[in-house]
Amino acid sequence: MTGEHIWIYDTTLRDGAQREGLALSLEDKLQIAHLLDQLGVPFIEGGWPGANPKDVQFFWQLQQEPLTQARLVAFCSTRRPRTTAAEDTLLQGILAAGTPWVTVFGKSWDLQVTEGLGTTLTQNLDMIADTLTYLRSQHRHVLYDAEHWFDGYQANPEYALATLETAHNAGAEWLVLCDTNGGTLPHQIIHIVQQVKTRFPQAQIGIHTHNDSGTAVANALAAVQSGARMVQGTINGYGERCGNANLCTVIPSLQLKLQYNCITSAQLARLVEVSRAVSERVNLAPDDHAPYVGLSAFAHKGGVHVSAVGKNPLTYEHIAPEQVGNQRRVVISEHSGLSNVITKAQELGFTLERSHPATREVLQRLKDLEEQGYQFEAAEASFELLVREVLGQRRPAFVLHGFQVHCQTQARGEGHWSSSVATIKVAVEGQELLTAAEGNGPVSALDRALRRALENFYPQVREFHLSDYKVRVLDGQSGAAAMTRVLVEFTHGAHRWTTVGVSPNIIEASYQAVAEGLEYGLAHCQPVPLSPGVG
Ligand SMILES: CC(=O)SCCNC(=O)CCNC(=O)[C@H](O)C(C)(C)COP(=O)(O)OP(=O)(O)OC[C@H]1O[C@@H](n2cnc3c(N)ncnc32)[C@H](O)[C@@H]1OP(=O)(O)O
Ligand SMILES: CC(=O)C(=O)O
Repeated sequence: MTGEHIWIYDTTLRDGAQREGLALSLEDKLQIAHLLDQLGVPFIEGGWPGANPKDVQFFWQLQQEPLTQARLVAFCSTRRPRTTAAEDTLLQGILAAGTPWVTVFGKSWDLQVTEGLGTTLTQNLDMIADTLTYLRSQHRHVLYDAEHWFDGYQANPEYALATLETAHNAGAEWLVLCDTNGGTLPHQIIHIVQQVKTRFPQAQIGIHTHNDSGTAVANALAAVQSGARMVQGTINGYGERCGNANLCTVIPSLQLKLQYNCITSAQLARLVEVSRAVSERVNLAPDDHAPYVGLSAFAHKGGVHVSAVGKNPLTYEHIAPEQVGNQRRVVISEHSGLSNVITKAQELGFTLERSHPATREVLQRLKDLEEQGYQFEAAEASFELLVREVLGQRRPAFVLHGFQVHCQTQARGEGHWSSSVATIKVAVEGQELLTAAEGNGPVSALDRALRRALENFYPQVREFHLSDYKVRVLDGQSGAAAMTRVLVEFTHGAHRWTTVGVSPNIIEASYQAVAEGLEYGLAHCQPVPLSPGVG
């Protein structure tokens, strides 16, 4: 039981933004800063003011609308070799940002000094001392990021320690050991952090790790257990190359496994919300399999797992999902047992008894259909229709009598033109209807023809949108004769559902999925109310 406080330092807005493929607007940066502030992160590194106009603007904006609890930090390097700190224009940009806290990164590795900076080992020590002394004289609190600390220490420990000593003596309040290239493993981290703690017993030590060896989080945790009291990282592990230590993993591990304090329990319960809000902001799909915060982090698919979790969640969950704001999910597939079927059916509003033959029939039909190529984990609306059918509760809104699709493609000059026409015969409420519609492809033509037949009876179909269409060829060996699986997603306002169709004929598979999608929508979505004066 430690109960000790670990200071979380977020660098999503600086090191996170150095990830390839991630670009933040000023508005994105401001929104993320406020999210982190609400999460209770005590240090937020906002960027390098002076390095680009957006970061200058960001710090200016936060002077107008300050954060509520977090310390906003400006980031920069030590001064350039052939100038003084007071004359260095980059440092003037830092002061203009107006933050009480500044993080300065400096070189620890002799190779970086001579080859990267192109200066002498002594000059680098002067740069560290001059920069920190100057910022302290300007009443700034300084954190010192010892760049390439672990590589530097292993190459030339005496020189690396001299750089840290210089920063410490010049007034750095935190000495942050950086595994800049991400090549260090946990046993090396433990050994070196312990050496630093012995050499600087009074200093506050931090850790900043990168994930190039896949051990950024493990390294951060190892450093804390060796005496570090600050962890630098990013939301969702975004960062240069393979990323930084993922704070969405570090924080719950420190707090729930190692009993350190980082943020309050109520703030921790917002972790999933913050992780997803940040991924939405940066326009990167969330990692569904991320520890703690991923959509699948508490998803149970194997029948043995679902059965046991129903008895006691500890059997297959390392924490209660609610502690980080996540939730348990049950997935339906060929790996299911009765427990999956009963639990999923219950979520959908059906009570299935374990001993009732209908329950086993649902399971058997699920397994048989999955064997043919259906995939129900991604198509819960089709699973619901299957349950209704077995229970004798399926009431299709229409009955198909047949359809035809004609596709035509013509070359026009240098251009290209293509069109599809579908005709469909269905019975709706006892009436046989024949409709036709044109679309830019066979599936959209079929979808339109079917809706045209239904809309006089069920006007709400006009509000259903076919929002996604995915095709997968299931048996690559058979070429054109292969089975095809089609998944379609419909939306109606905020309501979203997915259905599946399988056939050797892609049009037939598409029809099955579209028809089930419309049937499901009609069973769940109320008719659109008529506006006054219409009708
Ligand atoms: C480990 C890290 O992630 S550190 C942060 C890395 N982040 C970034 O680089 C993003 C922001 N950077 C930038 O916008 C630009 O690189 C700037 C504005 C800082 C500098 O731009 P420029 O003056 O055009 O230099 P350029 O980017 O080509 O090279 C970097 C310079 O910084 C110098 N430098 C690197 N580290 C340090 C340091 N700790 N102290 C002083 N100077 C340093 C390099 O020696 C190089 O100068 P040189 O060309 O005279 O050798
Ligand atoms: C400072 C920093 O980002 C690094 O050394 O990785």
